[in-house]
Amino acid sequence: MSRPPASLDSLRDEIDALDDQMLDLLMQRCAVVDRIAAAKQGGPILRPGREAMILRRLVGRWKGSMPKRNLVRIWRELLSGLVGVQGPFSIAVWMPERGAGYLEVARNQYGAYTPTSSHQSPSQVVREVTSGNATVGILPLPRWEDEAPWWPLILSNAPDAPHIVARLPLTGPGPMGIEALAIACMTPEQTEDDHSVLAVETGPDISRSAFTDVLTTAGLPPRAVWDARPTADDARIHVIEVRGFVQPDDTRLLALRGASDGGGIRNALLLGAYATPLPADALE
Ligand SMILES: C=C(O[C@@H]1C=C(C(=O)O)C=C[C@H]1O)C(=O)O
Repeated sequence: MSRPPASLDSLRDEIDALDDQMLDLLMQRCAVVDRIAAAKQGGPILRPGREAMILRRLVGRWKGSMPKRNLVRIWRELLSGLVGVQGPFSIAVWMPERGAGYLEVARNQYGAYTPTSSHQSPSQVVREVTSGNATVGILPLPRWEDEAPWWPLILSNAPDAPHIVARLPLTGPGPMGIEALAIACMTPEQTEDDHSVLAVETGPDISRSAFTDVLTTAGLPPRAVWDARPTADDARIHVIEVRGFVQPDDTRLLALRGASDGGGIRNALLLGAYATPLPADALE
């Protein structure tokens, strides 16, 4: 085999020097996270909103030849590793059958080495998170046809109850088209571009247009209705997605609860919020 030309050797020397510099910077970054962890004083080790904002900023800055998706993968591994050094961090993933794709989505977001358990039923995933066995649960988006929806298990006003905190993948639906929601026992965090998920309880017979009208009047026009189910006491709970960030005690939620629309709305709860995944053109 002929030796590579000298110029190639010198370019590789350059790469080695850059790798050393990048490694030094990574070590500096780790040391800052150690200081953040100490300053948190028991606050949440995982900050999904902050992580999404970091990634949006970096993707916006990136001009290298490597695709932006690869940049996101590198940073997801870094961020997840640095959540893990701050305290126990594990994920519970819905895996109805092998190869369903949710495990890959979970690992892409939360790292290859984060302890992971897989569960056949979504309710098991919710239980893992509620009990504190897992920090994050990975679940399918609610669908009308679900036989046993998981979202009724997270209907709660308590700030430390499980909430939806992320929609995955951050880079939009992957090759298998899989999308997932991440839940964690924390209040969702606002970023500069979010969607929120609400559970709205109505009487049993509200029309679709009356429902949309009352939500729109309250300042929460539904972007999608993911599911709706009758409850035991002759009511119906609708799961709706709205654009923007809704606080748990948001005045619009309070307005909805107090809406006098002829008995339509009975209650409204925040199921969570997520940073809007990056649009395809942001990744080009
Ligand atoms: C360092 C923090 O903890 C975690 C790690 C982050 C990071 O490595 O930048 C960002 C958000 C958190 O999920 C933080 O809260 O800022």
